[in-house]
Amino acid sequence: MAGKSLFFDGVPLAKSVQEMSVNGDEPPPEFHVKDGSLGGTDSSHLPLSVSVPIIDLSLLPSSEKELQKLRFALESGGCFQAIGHGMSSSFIDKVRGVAKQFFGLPREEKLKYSRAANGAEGYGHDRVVSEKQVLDWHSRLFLRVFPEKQRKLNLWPEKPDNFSYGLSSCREVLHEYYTKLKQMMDLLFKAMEKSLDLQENSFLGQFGDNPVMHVRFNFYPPCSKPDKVLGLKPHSDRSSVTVLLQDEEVEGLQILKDERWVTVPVIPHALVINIGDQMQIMSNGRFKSPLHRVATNKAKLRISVATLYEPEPEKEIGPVEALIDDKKPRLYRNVTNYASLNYEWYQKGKVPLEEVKFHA
Ligand SMILES: O=C(O)CCC(=O)C(=O)O
Ligand SMILES: [Fe+2]
Repeated sequence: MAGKSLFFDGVPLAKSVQEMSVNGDEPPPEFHVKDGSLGGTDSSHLPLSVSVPIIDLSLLPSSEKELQKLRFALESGGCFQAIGHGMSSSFIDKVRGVAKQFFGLPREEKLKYSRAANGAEGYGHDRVVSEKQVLDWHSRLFLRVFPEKQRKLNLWPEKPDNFSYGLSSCREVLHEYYTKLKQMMDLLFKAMEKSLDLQENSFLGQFGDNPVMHVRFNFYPPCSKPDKVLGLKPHSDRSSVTVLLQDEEVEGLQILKDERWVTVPVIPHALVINIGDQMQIMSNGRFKSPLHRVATNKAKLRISVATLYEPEPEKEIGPVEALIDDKKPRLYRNVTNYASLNYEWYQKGKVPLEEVKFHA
């Protein structure tokens, strides 16, 4: 069975990754990583405090010490684990519960949310846009959360509508999660601006009236060839900032730091914050958008919830003037609609941030 014919417009026609996993099928060659980028995954000997800093958001933006930690984390690796984010552990578990129960639905039920009929949104695999594209051992439910009027609520899972640990519906949990995340983002942006001595709104002021937030519920079933196949290929996020709720047990996320793949350890109720490309552009390269990938696991499935926050697509973004001077010349040109450009460039094998480099 030819791998490419398994997918059409992002929808699995024959077998999904989930089914192949359940059947114990070997991943077809289209999933095999070819360029040796699987090498060097063992980072367990690195001290954790060096590899991924932990930052207490409840101390921001007032604590000078925490602000410095934040700046250092974003200038060095572009990634940290956020604690003190104001969400209770039981609420975080509910959000994970939404994802788990969705992926646990029968295939026919999940396909009611399929991406084929819903543009970019819904359930499925990433679109295959190039012959060379190595496929990821992964499927996802992709939803737009903000602007609120663009929500396609028909794609927000209704079933399961009750949880054994509470009466809130799936939609209610998600609504609460994203309201809280938006508040958290406002605080984080203030702190990022302050940490670089910038005026308030230097970054958020570029977002326009209708910033975009979307979520990817990621599902990585067990894979019989973890040495050959990745859950997600190395990429940097197109967002300004990504908030990631990792699986509470199963590691998999790896960040490239000093040319080594570093596993981001699981801290069950922390949120992983990743800088995305648009923040690297706006900060004129001060904050780093890290290359990251997801490893597969032979025995265990893994679920994560990634939320990407980015400016209104029509709004032009560019490096903040105050971060450009003789010593730090402008690195990037101004750009609109970076998010969709990023996807095309990436799938064609280009490095998106290189495409927006400024040439005097
Ligand atoms: O599953 C993860 O840990 C990472 C997900 C991710 O990188 C993404 O959705 O962009
Ligand atoms: Fe990512």
